[in-house]
Amino acid sequence: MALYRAAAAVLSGMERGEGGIKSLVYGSDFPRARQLYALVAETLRYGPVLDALLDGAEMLRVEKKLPLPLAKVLVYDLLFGKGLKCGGRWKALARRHRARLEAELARLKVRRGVSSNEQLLQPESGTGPEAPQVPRYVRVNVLKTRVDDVVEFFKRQGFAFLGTAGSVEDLKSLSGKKFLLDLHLPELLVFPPQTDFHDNRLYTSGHIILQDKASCLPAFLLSPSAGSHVIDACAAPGNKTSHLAAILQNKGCIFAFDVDTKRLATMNTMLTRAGVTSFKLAQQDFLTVDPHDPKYSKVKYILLDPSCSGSGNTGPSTTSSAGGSVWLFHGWTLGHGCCPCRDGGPAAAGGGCPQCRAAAGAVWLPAQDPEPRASLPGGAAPGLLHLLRAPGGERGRGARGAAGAGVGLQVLLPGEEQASRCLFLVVAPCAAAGLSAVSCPLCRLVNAFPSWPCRGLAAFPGAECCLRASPADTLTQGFFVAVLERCGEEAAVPRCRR
Ligand SMILES: C[S@@+](CC[C@H](N)C(=O)[O-])C[C@H]1O[C@@H](n2cnc3c(N)ncnc32)[C@H](O)[C@@H]1O
Repeated sequence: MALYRAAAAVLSGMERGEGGIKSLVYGSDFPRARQLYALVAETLRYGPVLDALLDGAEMLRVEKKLPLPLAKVLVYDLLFGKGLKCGGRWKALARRHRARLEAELARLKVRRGVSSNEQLLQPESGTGPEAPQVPRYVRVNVLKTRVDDVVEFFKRQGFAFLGTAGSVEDLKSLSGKKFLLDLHLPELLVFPPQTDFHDNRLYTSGHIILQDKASCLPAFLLSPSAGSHVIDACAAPGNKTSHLAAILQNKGCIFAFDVDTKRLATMNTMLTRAGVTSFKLAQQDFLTVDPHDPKYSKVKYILLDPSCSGSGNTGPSTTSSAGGSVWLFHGWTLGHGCCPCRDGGPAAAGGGCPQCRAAAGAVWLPAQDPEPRASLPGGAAPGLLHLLRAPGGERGRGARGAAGAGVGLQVLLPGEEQASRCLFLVVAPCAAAGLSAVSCPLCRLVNAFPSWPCRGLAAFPGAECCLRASPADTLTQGFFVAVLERCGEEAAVPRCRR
């Protein structure tokens, strides 16, 4: 206890500029100066990592009386040090947050693409001054205009059109008043970074949408056929909804949900401006939507873009914004749809599933979380499972690039750690028996867009089927997309395989 207090006092003193680590440690009256020095030095070394973990786990929001320097010392020792050998009530307090902190640590590693704690201390690649600037991407809203017309418009405004880009290098070298057609997405124009179109007539009239290339990938990959019914589970402010509507040619229906009133109001304005008519907007927690409601019976496509799933993101700011979503699964039980052997029925909800013998809630680590959150930023796994139960299992178009794909629901699940979690969750009752994620009885990962150069990190089996986007590799904002396909009923036969 005295050790942690003394270390926190040294950190505070350093922050106030009262001295360096040595003078403050040896000037303190703590008897074991070397032990104190080592703890402070290590806490400092892990400083940015500790900030990210504390942010993500929201520890200080919950523990209002816990000063930041003390929190850092405790979390350092808990996760990277000796494991809180002393500490009295602070030790008990820190241990209450252990599960969240460990989950944040795992997420941080996935986001950074590293496997060890030490690697977390290396500077992130692609975030230094050498990181390339992301161009200004402009999606042509084909509900209102055509690519050719927009190209002509910009030419009249003094821009030189250089044709279709041949490589990412072409995008990198854009400068001045030049623009290109993107090499991957047919309705995406690319301008030099910092080109500002917010006051441009085409933007204010909804003819163009200012949307990063990575954010255009989900709707493009989902590619619902005109007339389809689609769910956009976390939809506001609606960029992907409007993209979906454009792909659907405003035919069919998009059921769009979001919990945030303000964002929904923005979305309504945006969709009206973009000429989107084929949507039904609901302010509703998506997890409360009844997948068996007949109005969703024709849904074949689902786009799930939960908050803060920035695992593809590389910028330091995303570290904190990505926090929290892991914990929203509190209280999720096998009875609520994640048992592969039963349809979420009461038997599974009660004492466990008789078929695969999975105990209700057994796979769900965050169920130990003492403080479930009221909102659901990034509740991807429950959302996904919820959707997999939806009745619309007809054969549809396959995801782009998927050889032989074309069965039933397709789900886009940004967030690598969530994909991992979700797949884990789906197969978890059988995971101990060695079932791989891809052979899960409810869904399979589609090898999406095989020509996309940047693939998922090996955080779970089949991750290479997923797409990753980043400023350094693809000249886009960070993003992660997993395409999951519901297996045919024949594949969903209740069983646990070894
Ligand atoms: C990353 S944003 C979505 C961006 C949007 N897809 C787009 O392209 O413009 C995540 C959204 O999920 C919403 N959200 C979080 N939990 C939700 C839930 N349980 N049900 C519905 N919406 C939710 C948040 O309010 C937020 O607007």
